[in-house]
Amino acid sequence: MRYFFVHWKHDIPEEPSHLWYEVADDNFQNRTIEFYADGSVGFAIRGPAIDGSEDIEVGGTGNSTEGFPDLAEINSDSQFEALEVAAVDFERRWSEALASRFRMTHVFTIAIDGPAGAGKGTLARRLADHYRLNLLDTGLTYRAVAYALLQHALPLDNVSAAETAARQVDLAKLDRAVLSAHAAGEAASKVAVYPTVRRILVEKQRDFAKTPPGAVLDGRDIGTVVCPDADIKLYVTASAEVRARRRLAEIESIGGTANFTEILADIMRRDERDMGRADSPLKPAADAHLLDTSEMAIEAAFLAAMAIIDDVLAKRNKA
Ligand SMILES: Nc1ncnc2c1ncn2[C@@H]1O[C@H](COP(=O)(O)OP(=O)(O)OP(=O)(O)O)[C@@H](O)[C@H]1O
Ligand SMILES: Nc1ccn([C@@H]2O[C@H](COP(=O)(O)O)[C@@H](O)[C@H]2O)c(=O)n1
Repeated sequence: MRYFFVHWKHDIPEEPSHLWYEVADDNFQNRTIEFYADGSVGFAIRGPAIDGSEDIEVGGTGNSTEGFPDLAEINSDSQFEALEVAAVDFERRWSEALASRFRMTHVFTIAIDGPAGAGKGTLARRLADHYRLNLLDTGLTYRAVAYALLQHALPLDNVSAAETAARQVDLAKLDRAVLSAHAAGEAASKVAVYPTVRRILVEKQRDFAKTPPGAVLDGRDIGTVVCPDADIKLYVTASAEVRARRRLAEIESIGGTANFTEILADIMRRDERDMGRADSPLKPAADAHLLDTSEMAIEAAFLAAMAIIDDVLAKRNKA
C-alpha cells in the first residue's frame, strides 16, 4: 500500500479540500477520505467486486475507477498540492473520519472494563485522545469515596458516611496524584460493594457519558451497568502475574519500593472482591470485545483496540 494526501485549493463549498488516499499495489484506490471546509467528511472503502459495486461509500465519497495518477501529474495543476505520506498519518485521518461521521448523529461511548492493572486507564487515555472524546476513569470516583472516609478516620464499612462522600464527589475535581496510591485501590474496592454508594456514583458517571461528543469510560461495570448501550465495549485483561509485574514497575519507576508477592496477592484479592460482589460484579458484557494484553506492549494494545473500534464504525456506517 502507498498513502497520499492532496490539498485541493478552491472556494467551492460542495467540493472537498483535503483528500487522503490509500492506494493498493495494483494502483487503484483502496480507501479514500474527503474532508470539506465546513468540517464534514466522507469516505470510501473498496469492496471485493472489481467494478466497485460492492464498495462502501459514505457521505458522497467514492473511490475512482481509474488508476491513481502520478504525483507529478497531480502537482502540475496549481490548484492541487499532493504528497506521499506515512501509513500512520492516513490511519489517524481514517479513524477521525469514521468517528466524526458517527458523532454527527450520536453521542459516542467507548466502555472499557477489566481487572486492576490490566491497562484500561492507559488504553482509555490513548483512545480518548485519538477519537477526541472526553475521558473518565471511574475507579477514581470509588477511590475518592474511600479516601474521604480514611481522611476522617472513619471505617470503610460506614455506609452512610460513604453515601455522603459519594454525593460530594465532583468529577471535575478528582485528583489522580492523591488518589492513585496502591492502597487507595484496595480501600476503594471495599466501599464499592455497597449498592447505595454505587447508585450515586453511577448516576454521575452516566451524566458524564451523555455530554457531547461522548466519552471513553473505564472501570468494572461500564459495559454492563453504567453504559449498557455503549457503542463499543472492550474487556481488557492480562494474567495476574503480568499485572503485578506492571504495577511493581510503575511503583519502582517513581522511586518507590514494593514486593512482587505482596502486589500479586493484593491484585488477586481485589479481583476476587470485584468479581464476587453481589452488585455490579466485574465481568465482560455479553457484547464486549475481549483484549488480553498479557503479551502486548502498550502500543500494540492501542492498535488492537483501534482496529476493533474502526471495524465496528465502518460496519455501522455501511448499515
Ligand atoms: N500493554 C501494556 N504493556 C505493558 N505495560 C502496560 C500495558 N498497559 C498498561 N501498562 C502499564 O501497567 C500499569 C497499569 O496500567 P493502568 O493503570 O492503565 O491499568 P488499569 O487497568 O487502569 O489499572 P487500575 O484498574 O488499577 O486503575 C501502568 O504502569 C501502565 O503503564
Ligand atoms: N466502575 C468501577 C470502577 C472501580 N470500581 C472499584 O474501585 C476500585 C478501584 O478502581 P481502579 O480502577 O482505580 O483500580 C476497584 O477495585 C473496584 O472495586 C468499581 O467497582 N467500579
